[in-house]
Amino acid sequence: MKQLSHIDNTPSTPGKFKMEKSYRLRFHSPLAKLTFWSFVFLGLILVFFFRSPSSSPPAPLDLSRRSLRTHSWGGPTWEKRVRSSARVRSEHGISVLVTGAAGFVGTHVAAALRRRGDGVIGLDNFNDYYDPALKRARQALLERSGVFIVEGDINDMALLNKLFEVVAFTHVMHLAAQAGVRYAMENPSSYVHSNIAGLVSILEVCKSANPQPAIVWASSSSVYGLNTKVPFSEKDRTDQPASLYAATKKAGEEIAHTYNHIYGLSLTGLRFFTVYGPWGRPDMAYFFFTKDMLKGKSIPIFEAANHGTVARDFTYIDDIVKGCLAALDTAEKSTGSGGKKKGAAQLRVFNLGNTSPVPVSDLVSILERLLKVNAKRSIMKLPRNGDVQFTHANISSALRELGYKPTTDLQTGLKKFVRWYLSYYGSGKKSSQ
Ligand SMILES: O=C(O)[C@H]1O[C@H](OP(=O)(O)OP(=O)(O)OC[C@H]2O[C@@H](n3ccc(=O)[nH]c3=O)[C@H](O)[C@@H]2O)[C@H](O)[C@@H](O)[C@@H]1O
Repeated sequence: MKQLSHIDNTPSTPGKFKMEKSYRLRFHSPLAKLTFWSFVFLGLILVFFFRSPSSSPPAPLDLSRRSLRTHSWGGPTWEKRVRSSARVRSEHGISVLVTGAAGFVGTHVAAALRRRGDGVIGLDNFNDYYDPALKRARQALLERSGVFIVEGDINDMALLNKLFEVVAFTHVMHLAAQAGVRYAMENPSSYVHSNIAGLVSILEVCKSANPQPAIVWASSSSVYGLNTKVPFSEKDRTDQPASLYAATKKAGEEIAHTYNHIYGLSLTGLRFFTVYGPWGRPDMAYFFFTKDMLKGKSIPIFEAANHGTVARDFTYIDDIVKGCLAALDTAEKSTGSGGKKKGAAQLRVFNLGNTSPVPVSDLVSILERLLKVNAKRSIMKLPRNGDVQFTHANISSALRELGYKPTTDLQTGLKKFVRWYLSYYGSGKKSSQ
């Protein structure tokens, strides 16, 4: 704005003024006149259509940032890499397609599967919801352990069909999603695109595959929405989501039911409770609190009405990975083939939480001790943008069926996160966004 007003205020020179006044258009024929004005008119139309994007209103559907990019895939070298990465190396190993493999949970799960000798292929679109450099670093980590991440979108049916043509996956670990509760108000269509359309694409290719794989996928604790009864049990209602993010995850659970019912797909949904740890997501509070505390910036800590505590059942990544692997290992086979159901198939949903909610202000106190800095706390009213006041998982079902038993408390888990953060970014000199 400053620059613009500067240009506008530049006084016209007398010479300029003279030139404008003395300039006259002369045409030698009516045709020349017509041609001239046609060009002027055409020019105006072009200016109208191609004016600077900054002056036009924001596009209502901002999908371009998310994932509709084209990635290159295919060819003999690519197929060879896919086959090699998907090769099972242990006696009873499984062959897994991990979507969202360059994401936080995806990277950890893919690495754990590879360590025990399973065949793993990653799939990720490397979108810029948060710093893609962190996703590239995770990719490098996986590459070193022999996991190849295919670059592409889960909505790319041609790519999905090709992957299933090259590899007979026994399992799909579907973790690709548009995450984050608050961002749903900024870019709603990205949630529909990834969490609904993307899930359907994955289920479509799985239902047609022969053999059909078993699918384990990431739902969210946010489906419990405005429920007040704690701890949250899988039997509780999930029909009052507080954010579009939660609504798309809930929709995913219903879509899973449909594909299980019609096509005999074996489906397990995992309701993750605020997962944190090394290689985590920079959009999450524990991550950007660390970054901002090291920089001496103030951090917004939400509180509910009447100074009500806001708390989360923070769950450490290694516990989540164990839950994911147990879900894969206990998944029964899908029953359909050739797109037709042959019998009833398994349909499950589990809470994967820590069973011990911690107030956000306590999270900050732990970070203060670990980082040896005093946080500049700015207490704010819990915004009405999708956040719920608390989460608390009842994990008895996951314990019974998966043997899931979290062992990491927040203090221990954050210590590991901070150690990683400082080794990756340094103590504030290198930016994380
Ligand atoms: O478990 C889940 O279902 C969800 O967990 C997280 O969502 P959330 O629990 O909101 O995680 P954060 O965004 O890291 O927030 C953690 C806590 O910090 C609070 N917070 C967040 C941001 C902030 O500026 N200040 C603040 O006090 C939030 O209200 C919340 O209580 C993930 O971002 C979701 O993708 C995931 O599905």
